[in-house]
Amino acid sequence: MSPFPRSTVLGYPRIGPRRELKRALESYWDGRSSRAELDRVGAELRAATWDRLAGLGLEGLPSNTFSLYDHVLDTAVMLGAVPKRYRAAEDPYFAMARGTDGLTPLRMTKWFDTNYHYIVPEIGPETVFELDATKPLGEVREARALGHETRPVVVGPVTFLLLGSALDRLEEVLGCYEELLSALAAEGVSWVQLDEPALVADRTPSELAAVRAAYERLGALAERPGLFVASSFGDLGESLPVLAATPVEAIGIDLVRGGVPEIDLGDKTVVAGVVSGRDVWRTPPERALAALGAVRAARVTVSTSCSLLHVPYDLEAEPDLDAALKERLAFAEQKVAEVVALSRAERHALPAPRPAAVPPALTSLEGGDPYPTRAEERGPYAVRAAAQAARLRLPLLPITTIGSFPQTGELRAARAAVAAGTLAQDEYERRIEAEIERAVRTQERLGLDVLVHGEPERNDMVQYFAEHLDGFAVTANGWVQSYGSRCVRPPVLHGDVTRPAPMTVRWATYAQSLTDRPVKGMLTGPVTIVAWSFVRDDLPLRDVVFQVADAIREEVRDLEAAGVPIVQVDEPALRELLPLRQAAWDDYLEWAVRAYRRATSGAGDHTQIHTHLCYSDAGEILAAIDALDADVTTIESARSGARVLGAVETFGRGLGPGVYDIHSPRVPSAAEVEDLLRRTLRALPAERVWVNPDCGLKTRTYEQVEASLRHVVEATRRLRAELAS
Ligand SMILES: Nc1nc2c(c(=O)[nH]1)N[C@@H](CNc1ccc(C(=O)N[C@@H](CCC(=O)N[C@@H](CCC(=O)N[C@@H](CCC(=O)O)C(=O)O)C(=O)O)C(=O)O)cc1)CN2
Ligand code: MET
Ligand SMILES: [Zn+2]
Repeated sequence: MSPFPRSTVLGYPRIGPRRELKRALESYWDGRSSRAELDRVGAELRAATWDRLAGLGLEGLPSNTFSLYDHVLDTAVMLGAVPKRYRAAEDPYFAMARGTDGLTPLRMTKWFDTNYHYIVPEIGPETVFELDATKPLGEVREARALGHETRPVVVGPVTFLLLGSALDRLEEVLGCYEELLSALAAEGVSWVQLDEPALVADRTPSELAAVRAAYERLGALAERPGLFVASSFGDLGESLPVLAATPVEAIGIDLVRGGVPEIDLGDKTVVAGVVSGRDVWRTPPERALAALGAVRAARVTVSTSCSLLHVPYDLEAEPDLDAALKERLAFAEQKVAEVVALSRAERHALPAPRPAAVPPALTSLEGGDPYPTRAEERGPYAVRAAAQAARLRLPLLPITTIGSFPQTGELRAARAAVAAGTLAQDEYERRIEAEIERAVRTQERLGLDVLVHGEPERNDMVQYFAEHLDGFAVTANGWVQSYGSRCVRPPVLHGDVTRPAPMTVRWATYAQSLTDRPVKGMLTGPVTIVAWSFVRDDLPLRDVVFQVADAIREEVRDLEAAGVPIVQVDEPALRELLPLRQAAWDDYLEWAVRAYRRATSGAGDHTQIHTHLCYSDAGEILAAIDALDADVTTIESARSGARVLGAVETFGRGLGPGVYDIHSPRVPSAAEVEDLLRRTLRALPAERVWVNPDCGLKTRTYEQVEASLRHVVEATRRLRAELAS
C-alpha cells in the first residue's frame, strides 16, 4: 500500500465557479438541452477541478466528489437503493430528487449542521442492495485519462444507513462496499475515502458496535485499497477509539471544531483537518502547526476539516471586497493553497506561512455581558389572541403563504442591471412595486386571507438583510450549493451589527396600501441570519446573534408603527444550529429562543407574530419552537411525510403544517391537500389550524403557484363548509 499523500482536501465545490452546473441542470430539466450536454458540462467541471487542485500543488486528489444533484443520492444509487416507483421514470435519478408529475420526490433535509440539503435514502423491506459502481469507477478512469491518480470518496456505510434509519441492514450493505473495494483495487486505486460524519454525533453502544463490525469486516478484505475513514463537523469522541481499533489505515479528524486526540493513534495515518471547511477565515498558521505537531500517529497529513463544498470557489473573483477584509479571508482555492503551504512547512520545519492579517479591534465583551435578558413585554397568549382576532377578523382555517412569490428572470436581470449601472434605482423600485402589485392581486384573486408582498426586492432572505445592515460584507460570486441547482451567497459577518435605517417597511406598507386584507411584514430571524452567514469567530456565536436580534427588533417595531398588523420572523435555521452533541442542546436552545424573543417581544399584543421553520425535524425541538411564543407557526410538513403531526398536539398556539411541498415543480391535487388538512385537523383543534405551503414560493413559476394555491383554497373551502355544518 502506498503511503497516504501528504496534503489533501476532503472534497471540493462542484457547482462550478460561475455556476456552470446550475445552468446546465436547469436547461436540461426545462428540455432546452440534452443529457449528453449536461454530462459534458459535468466532465468539464471535474477536469477543471482536478487540474486546479494539482496545479495548486495538492498531492492527494479526491474523485467522486462531483454530483449532479447530491452525493447521498449518488450513494443510494450506487447501492441499488432506488425505490421501485421511480424505476420506470424517464430519469429515475432526477425523479427521486425532484419528483415528476405523478411522483413526489424523496425527502430532503439538512446535512448535519450545514445549510446543504441531502436527499434522504428511502430504505424499506423491499430494498435490495446491489452495487452499481459506475460513478466512482468512471471518475477514477476519467481523472486517470487526464493524468491524475485520485482517491474516490463515498459516503461510508454507517453514515449512509443512519441517514436512511436502517442500520439493521448493515450486513447487506457491507457486501456492496466489499464489492466496491474489490473493484477499486482491481482498478489500481490505492486509497478510498469513506465519509462518516455521523460519528461526530452521540452514538449508542450498538451503533458503536456497528462501526466496529463494519470496519473490521471491510478491513479484513484481502484485495482492497487503503481505507481512509473521514469524519467532519466535530469531535469523534467515543467513536475515535473504536475506529482506531479497526484495521483502517487512515482516520480524518476535524481539528478545527474538535481537539487533538488524547490517544496515540499508533501506526495509523491521521488526516488532520486543520484548515476549516466551514468558514472563510484564513487559517492561523501557528495554531495549525501546533495542532499538527501535537497529533500522535505514525504519519500526519494536512487536510481540511470537512469538504470544501461549504465555501465559495475563489476569493479572487471578488474585486469589490474591502481590501482589509479580504486580507482576512480564504475561499476554497485559497484554502487548498493553505493546506499545501502548511504541509510543506510541517514537513520541512519551515517557518509558518504568511501570517494571517490581524483583524481590526472589534467589540470586546470584557466588563460583563452587555445582553441582559429582556423582561417579557408581550401579554399572555389569550390576551394577544383576542386582540388580534378583533383586529384581523380572519375566517376559520386562514390561508396564507410563507412569504416569497416567484422570483422572475426579469427581476434578477433588473438587479444585475442596477449593479452594472445600466438601470436606474428608481426604475428598479418601480418594477419591484409592479411585482408586489402582481403578487397581491394574485392572492386576492385566489382568495387567500393573509397576504404577503412576495419579497421581490430580495435576492435572498439573508443576503438582503446583510446588504442593509452594518457589520456585513456580501460577495459577487461567492456561491455555495444549497441543494441541487440552488445556491446562496452567504454574507460575511465581520463586525458589530447595527441597523442604519428601516429595511423592509417601505415594501410592506406599499403592499398594505393596495389591499384591505391584512398583509404580513416579512423578516428573517437572528439565528437564521447568523446561521446562513460566515461569522466572525472572535465573539461567542450567542453574542453575535443577540446583536442581530436587536437590529431585527428595531425593524419589527418600525413595521408595527407603520400599521403592518402581522409580522413574520422566519427561523428556518433554528434546528440546523442545534449542536450535534446533545449535551450542548439546552444551552444553545436557551439563547436561541432568547434571541428570538428579544427580536419579537417589542411588538404589541394587537400585532400578530408569525414564525416559520422548514427542514426542521421539528419533533426534536418542538418545546423550543413553542417557547418562541409566536402567535402562529408555519412549518414544513408535506415534504417530510407529515411526521410533525404526530408531535404537535401539545402545541399551544396557531400552527400551519405545510399542505404541499414547494421544492418540487409538481402541482398537488386538491384531494391531496384535503387529505393533509384532514390529518392536521385530527391532530389539532380547528381554531388553531392555519393553511399554508411548506415554505416560500420563490423557486416556483407563477403558473405552478396559481395552480397549487387554487387547489389549496378549494380544499380549505370544502373543509370550512364541513366544519360549519
Ligand atoms: N441563504 C439561504 N439559505 C437557505 C434558503 C434561502 O432562501 N436562503 N432556503 C432554504 C432552501 N435553500 C434555497 C437556497 C437557494 C435558493 C435560490 O433560489 N437561490 C437562487 C439564487 C438567489 C439569488 O441570490 N439571486 C440573485 C442573483 C441571481 C442570479 O443568478 N443573477 C444572475 C444575473 C441575473 C440574470 O440575468 O438572471 C447571475 O449572477 O448570473 C438575485 O435574485 O438577484 C438560485 O440558486 O438561483 C432557494 C432555496 C434553506 N437555506
Ligand atoms: C427557507 S424559509 C423561507 C422563508 C421566506 N419568508 C420565504 O418565503 O421564502
Ligand atoms: Zn421555509
